[in-house]
Amino acid sequence: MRKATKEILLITGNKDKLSEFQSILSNSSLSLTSINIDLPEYQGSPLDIAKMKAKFAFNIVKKPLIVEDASLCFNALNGLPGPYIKWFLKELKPAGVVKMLAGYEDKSAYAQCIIAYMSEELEDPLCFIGQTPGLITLPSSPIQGWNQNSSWPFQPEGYSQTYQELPADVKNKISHRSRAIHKMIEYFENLQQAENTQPQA
Ligand SMILES: O=c1nc[nH]c2c1ncn2[C@H]1C[C@H](O)[C@@H](COP(=O)(O)OP(=O)(O)OP(=O)(O)O)O1
Ligand SMILES: [Mg+2]
Repeated sequence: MRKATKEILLITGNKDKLSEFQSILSNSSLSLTSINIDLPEYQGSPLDIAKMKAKFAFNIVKKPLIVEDASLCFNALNGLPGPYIKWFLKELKPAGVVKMLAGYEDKSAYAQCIIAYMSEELEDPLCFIGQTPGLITLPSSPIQGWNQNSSWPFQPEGYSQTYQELPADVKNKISHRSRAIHKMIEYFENLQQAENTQPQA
C-alpha cells in the first residue's frame, strides 16, 4: 500500500532554511509546502521564541503549520548569543563572532533548532528540538550554500569543516535542523499509524 502523505506547511522568511527542509523531508512520508512571511525576532528562551513565532504565524495563516527558530549557543557564554545570533552575525560578521570567545579557552558550542507546530486543536505549540555539538571557528575554505550574512562559524563535532563548507548532504545528516526534523517525522508517522489502526465506525 502507498504511504499516506501528510502535508506540512512551513512558515519562514529564509530560503536556505526552506531548501534544507525540502531535502531532508524529500524521503519521508511528509510533503512540504511553504509560505514566505517575515516573522518577528522575539526575545526570551529559545523555546518561548519558537512558540511565539508559531502563534504569530497561526494568527495570520489560520491553518496547521510549523515554524523554526535556530540558535548558536556558546558554552563559555552560558548559551549566548543563542537565538540572537542573527544580529551578532549581521553587525560583527563571522570573524567578529569568533573573536567574542578570544578571552575564553572553551570554544565549544552547540547548534540548536526548535520546530514549533501549531494547529487549531492545540492550546500551546508542540516543539521538536535538535542539537548538534561542535566548535566555534572560522571556515578555512570558501563557503557554499547559505547566504554570507547568515552563515555560522561552526564546526560540528567529528568534522574538520564548518557547516557551510560541508557538502549539503553531509550537513543534512548531522545538523541541528535534521535532528529536529527527524523527531517531527517520527511524531507524525506515529500519529498516522495510530489513526490507521483506529477501528472503523
Ligand atoms: O544551519 C544553519 N547554518 C547557518 N546559519 C544558520 C543555520 N540555521 C540558521 N542560521 C542563521 C539564520 C539566521 O541568521 C539565524 C537564525 O535566526 P532565525 O530567526 O531562526 O532564522 P531567520 O530569521 O533567517 O528565518 P525565519 O524567518 O525562519 O525566522 O541563524
Ligand atoms: Mg527569524
